[in-house]
Amino acid sequence: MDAIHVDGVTKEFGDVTAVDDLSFAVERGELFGLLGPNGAGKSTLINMLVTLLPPSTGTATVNGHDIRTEKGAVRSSLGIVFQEPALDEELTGAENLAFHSRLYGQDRAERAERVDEVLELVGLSAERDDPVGTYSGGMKRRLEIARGLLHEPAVLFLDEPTVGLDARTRRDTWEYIERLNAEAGVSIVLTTHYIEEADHLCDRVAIVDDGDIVSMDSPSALKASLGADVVALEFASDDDPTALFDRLEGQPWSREYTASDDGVRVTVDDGDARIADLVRLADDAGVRISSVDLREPSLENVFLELTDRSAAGSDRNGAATGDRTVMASGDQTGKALESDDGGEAGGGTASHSMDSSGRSGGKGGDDRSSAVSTEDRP
Ligand SMILES: Nc1ncnc2c1ncn2[C@@H]1O[C@H](COP(=O)(O)OP(=O)(O)OP(=O)(O)O)[C@@H](O)[C@H]1O
Repeated sequence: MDAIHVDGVTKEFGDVTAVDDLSFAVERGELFGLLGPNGAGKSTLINMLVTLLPPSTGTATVNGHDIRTEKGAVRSSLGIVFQEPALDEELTGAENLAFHSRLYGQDRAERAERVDEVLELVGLSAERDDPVGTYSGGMKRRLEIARGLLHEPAVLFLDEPTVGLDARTRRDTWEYIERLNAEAGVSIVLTTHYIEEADHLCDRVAIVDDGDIVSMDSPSALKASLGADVVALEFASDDDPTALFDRLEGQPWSREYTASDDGVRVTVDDGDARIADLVRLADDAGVRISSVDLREPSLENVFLELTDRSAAGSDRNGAATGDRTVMASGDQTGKALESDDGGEAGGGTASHSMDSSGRSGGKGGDDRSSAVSTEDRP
């Protein structure tokens, strides 16, 4: 039996189709990621799976139970950690958990045992009797994850589990999530718009855009499917990449180009064959190159490629999608897809901010810019 089986689920809010006829399955024990920008439909999908929202059409099962007709059984099978924290800061960590354990109807002995177990799992045993108000952001997040595990759910939903955490704490939290998955055997579904998070943590990733899954596979298979390489050109000095971008615009083999901290990154069909061309174009553009590095594509490259292709013409809801702007962090008016470490994961192709002065783009006249932030959201 699959941990989750989604069958033709659609959710409409008036004219907006937030989730569009999705069908997929999450295997037992899998760590599964829904990766997509703000507004892609990730939270709506999760809210349906945890029975907080009814689907407009279609249905799904969680741990074999139907989200439409067996809500109670679905809820007992799952734990959920929402984006918004909901802890009592005046109570200790253990007291917060004991309170929720009572809500689940666990008796005193069971409660004491389970609270100890989950505190151990998330590494908070030593701080169990400290008031939550004294906890760091990462500790609070771990306590929330512990709370979601109290009733030993088969499936744990984590909605943006590391949003708002600094890069170090985010990585620590990843370790705990991996531990839960490996040691407690919990199937985990997480939503994220951090590329490295999906890449690092997930067995499989569904890339979600405009309510649809545009691709779903292991991170490595997604990257391989792109059939492309990324060439990182480091500039010898603080040269403006604009002239080089102008020359790349007309090249049929240049799929994507973005400014980085120290130069540019260009996604090309065949990296080995294009290095000489790139160096020549840089020379023509008056840019001096200090190093050239050939890398595998990152999930960011995959995302941009897939969502670009899916955006031809207009979207389902009638809005023009010619401008596929991926916005900087914190800008809720557009799409945010964020990278937290400037390129360590996924072949190191994550880039820093690009805008009209540090352009990025792709072929085909699509005025697409990508601002990938190293900042945490507030
Ligand atoms: N209750 C609602 N009423 C109307 N529209 C909604 C409602 N909830 C979500 N939407 C719309 O559905 C679409 C998907 O939103 P959703 O919150 O599921 O996206 P998301 O991928 O989770 O984004 P985020 O990362 O910002 O949480 C958006 O266009 C959103 O405005």
